[in-house]
Amino acid sequence: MSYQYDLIVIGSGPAGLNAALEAIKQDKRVLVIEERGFEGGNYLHNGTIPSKTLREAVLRLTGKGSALASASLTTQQQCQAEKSLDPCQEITFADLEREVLSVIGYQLHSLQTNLSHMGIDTLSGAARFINAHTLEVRDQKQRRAVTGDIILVATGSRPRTPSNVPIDNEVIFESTGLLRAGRIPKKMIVVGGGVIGTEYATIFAALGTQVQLLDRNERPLQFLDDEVCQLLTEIMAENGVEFVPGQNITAIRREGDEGVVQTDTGAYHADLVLYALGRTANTETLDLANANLSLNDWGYIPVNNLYQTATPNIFAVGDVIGWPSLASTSALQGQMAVRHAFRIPTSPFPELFPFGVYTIPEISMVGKTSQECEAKGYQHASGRARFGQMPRGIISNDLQGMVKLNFHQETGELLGVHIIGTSATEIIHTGYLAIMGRKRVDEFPAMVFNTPTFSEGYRIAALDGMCNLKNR
Ligand SMILES: Cc1cc2nc3c(=O)[nH]c(=O)nc-3n(C[C@H](O)[C@H](O)[C@H](O)COP(=O)(O)OP(=O)(O)OC[C@H]3O[C@@H](n4cnc5c(N)ncnc54)[C@H](O)[C@@H]3O)c2cc1C
Ligand SMILES: NC(=O)c1ccc[n+]([C@@H]2O[C@H](COP(=O)([O-])OP(=O)(O)OC[C@H]3O[C@@H](n4cnc5c(N)ncnc54)[C@H](O)[C@@H]3O)[C@@H](O)[C@H]2O)c1
Repeated sequence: MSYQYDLIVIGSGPAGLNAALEAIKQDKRVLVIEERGFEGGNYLHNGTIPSKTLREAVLRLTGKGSALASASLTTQQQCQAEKSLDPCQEITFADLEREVLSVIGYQLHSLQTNLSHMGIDTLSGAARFINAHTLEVRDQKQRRAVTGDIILVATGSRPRTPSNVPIDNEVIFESTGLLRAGRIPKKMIVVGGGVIGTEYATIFAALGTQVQLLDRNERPLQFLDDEVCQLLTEIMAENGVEFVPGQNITAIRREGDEGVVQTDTGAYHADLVLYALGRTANTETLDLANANLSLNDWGYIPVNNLYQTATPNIFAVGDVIGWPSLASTSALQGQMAVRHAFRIPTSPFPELFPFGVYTIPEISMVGKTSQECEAKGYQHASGRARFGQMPRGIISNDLQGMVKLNFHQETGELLGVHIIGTSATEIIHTGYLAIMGRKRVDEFPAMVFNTPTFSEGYRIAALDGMCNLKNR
């Protein structure tokens, strides 16, 4: 049977585009279908890139580039920190939006140029399965059928919006609508202390918004190391984010220009509510049953460790298959799925990978937290370096940050690295490589680190921890 394409990719986020790039490197005929009309996925238009650009713009325009700076500068000094701004002129949503749109525009242009240079065909419209090898693509004008040998589903996700939450993107928002809010609220309630909720809570607080962050749990970001989470919660409180634990949400409603979040302990009022309780996979319009596919109990497409679905020529990657739902992991999954599909030898997806949380201050982690080490019964110890102990921290005015190393108390093998503070998401990769290479904590002090850098935290934390090492 001959098909029009060797590979058809549905969805042009990081998962789909990396799959397409890998296939073109293997000399395959590739088509990418995107319903939005322009490529890049939620990653470029609603998620990773706009939220990180917004954060960067806020840090720059307010002068709150470090945790300490935010505590010590007056608002006028913060305005003056950005020389291009009149010190008396307030930062507006339009200032932030301009930066976001400019970064999106630049990246979109560069990826569209790449796609066409590399000979990847693109088709605009929503795809649905007719059968396992045929898709119908609909746009406003027409319906077309296309056939492919391998089909890769990379349709991503969207904010979870239950019908009893009156999201209007005027007062009560989800994370996509928030990017077009048009105003900086005076008071904001964020429902959900996951990654989206906590990142946006700290970003808006840096703009001067009074923020209450509600979660049913006792702490935000459950997966963080306890000490890092404690430090984050303290810094957030200093910066205008009140974390309200143990909140079971019973209703959300709009009353005039206010949003009201009702929990079983009280009612919270604000001029903007962000609802951030998870995401839903984009599968409804795919007609998966026509390709003999169904969803698992959580609404994701089930795949094996090759990213192959129950129908052998169909693969799925990225947010549509569920955890970990990151742009970083989705991109690698896309590349790997294509290699598996075309039977190119490939190593398995790494068991270990870093997480970056772009709160203010930022956080990154790889490997085991202290509480995981305890739960698993590991004999472990920790070493810490506070940014205030490091010349780089003092120069950059970030004294509060911390590098924490968890390691096996007898062998010294590094088990986890947890960093909070400036550049955490960058310097984590040293720790990632060290854990992958099964390095011991006592190897860091024998290395030369550039100075002054935040990476020196590895050396200082190792020296701190080594007194707890049993077989020194
Ligand atoms: C606010 C926010 C911040 C984030 N920050 C980070 C971060 O800092 N780091 C990180 O690693 N991850 C981050 N993420 C997660 C990251 O954005 C996602 O994991 C990533 O976008 C998933 O990529 P994907 O390719 O699976 O899907 P997506 O990027 O969601 O792209 C899927 C594409 O498929 C298209 N599509 C859907 N259905 C069809 C159809 N039937 N036919 C044709 N096209 C279709 C959609 O229009 C979309 O363009 C963030 C997410 C959010 C919401
Ligand atoms: N930096 C990053 O990598 C990044 C940034 C943003 C988003 N993302 C991705 O986006 C996805 C979605 O994130 P999210 O933050 O919306 O969802 P989430 O599922 O990560 O967090 C939801 C939070 O809401 C709380 N919660 C759930 N039900 C509740 C209830 N009834 N009442 C009160 N609290 C409740 C949970 O305890 C949790 O803390 C994640 O998978 C994440 O990987 C990643």
